[in-house]
Amino acid sequence: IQAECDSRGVSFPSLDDPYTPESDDIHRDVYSHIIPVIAAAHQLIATLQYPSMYVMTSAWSMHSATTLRAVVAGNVPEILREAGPQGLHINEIAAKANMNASKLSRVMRLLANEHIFKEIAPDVFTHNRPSSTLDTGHSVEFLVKNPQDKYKAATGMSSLCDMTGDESMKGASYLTETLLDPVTANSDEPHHAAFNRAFNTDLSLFPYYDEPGNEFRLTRFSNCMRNYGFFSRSILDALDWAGLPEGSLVVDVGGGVGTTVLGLSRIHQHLRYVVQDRPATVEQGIRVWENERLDALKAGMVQFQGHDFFEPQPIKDASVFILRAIVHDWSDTYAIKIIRQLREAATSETKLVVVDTIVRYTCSSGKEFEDIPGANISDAPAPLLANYGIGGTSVYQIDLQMMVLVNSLERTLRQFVDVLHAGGWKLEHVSRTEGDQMQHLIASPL
Ligand SMILES: C[S@@+](CC[C@H](N)C(=O)[O-])C[C@H]1O[C@@H](n2cnc3c(N)ncnc32)[C@H](O)[C@@H]1O
Repeated sequence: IQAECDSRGVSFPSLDDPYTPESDDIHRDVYSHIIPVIAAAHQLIATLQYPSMYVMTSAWSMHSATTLRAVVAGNVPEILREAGPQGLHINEIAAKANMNASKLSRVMRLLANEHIFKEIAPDVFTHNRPSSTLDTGHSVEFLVKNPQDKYKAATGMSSLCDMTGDESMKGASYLTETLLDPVTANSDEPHHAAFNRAFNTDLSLFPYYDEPGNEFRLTRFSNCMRNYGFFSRSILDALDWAGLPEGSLVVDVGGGVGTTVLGLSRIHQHLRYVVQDRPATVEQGIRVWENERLDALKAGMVQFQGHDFFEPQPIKDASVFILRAIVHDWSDTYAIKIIRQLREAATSETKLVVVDTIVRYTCSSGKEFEDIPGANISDAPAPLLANYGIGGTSVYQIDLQMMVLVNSLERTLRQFVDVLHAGGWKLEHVSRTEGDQMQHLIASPL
């Protein structure tokens, strides 16, 4: 890592350096060297720690999720940004956050012990690199005056932490009951998730967001998907976008507020784009684009369209359909319905780009798909876990998020091949970027 940094004339950011998107560049460049170190460090901790204490640490890890939500709700990341590098005493942080100082100090200390925030003197806290990713970019004054607007244009990981501490965390506490209940145990219905038990609703997550009173949750979710998008810049390498003829149509199905198209359309301006989603999300998307890329909307380069992806696809001449973080929201029965609708609207030349995480076994998975370019990746050297453990990605956590929230799953490559085949598509190649949470599966009509 050091040699790579030296050859580029940059330093690897320390834990004390504040986060900026540009400071991730060196991370991306050397990620292949980082992965085995993280894997080894974690495996060493598992080896060296008392086994009971190691398990206990996992059992109590929910306190990380709940404390993250608490500091985000108290606008602590913004309070500390405004305080500057000398930090702020907990009494002052608590007064601005409208919380009890003694309790907030314990919340902060748990996080500081996990290297999120830093206690630079007793009870004086400041930002470090991980904690600065929680900053929404708003002033404290704005957040206090407009709490409902917090996530309309927020940067960073705050919406993800807020949502995780709410829908995911509350739902996750009912996972065991949901796995054991004979009604939900073998169900593939989206409303038979642990989330439904926790929130006492028969509506699955997306219709639940449309209920009156849930506007804040919907905006928070949309912002969460928006900011999660930065993991997926590698879509640019997934396909020869530049080689598509002028005016070719790219349809982002279930495209949310248009995160993927924002990135693609900046670079590939010779294409036309349609972002389809549920009407409530389309409304939010148009607001985001009116702020950021009004020119693209006005020029007709990008359009939003309300569309239920279980209904017949109205666009019959798409060059590319994108499904980003969609297939993983649905059990096989429903995922096949979605991609079958796209198959029926596809021409023989249409490509389907599925963007999702691919689950690896934690042991070696052999060479099952040698005929599919990009499908196989090499195992970690022994004695590391074959998949590089948590050095790879947090795919197993995302998988459980799906189980808890919508009774769905992240898939192994075999499961993707089967679902695509049942929906009328053949997996042609897999485009991966090391360290990226999401990979790209490119398919053609069968
Ligand atoms: C996990 S988000 C992914 C959003 C977007 N593709 C992205 O990567 O940012 C799932 C999206 O599916 C949309 N969705 C859920 N049910 C839908 C349906 N029946 N028809 C169209 N979109 C739907 C949601 O509104 C949400 O925007």
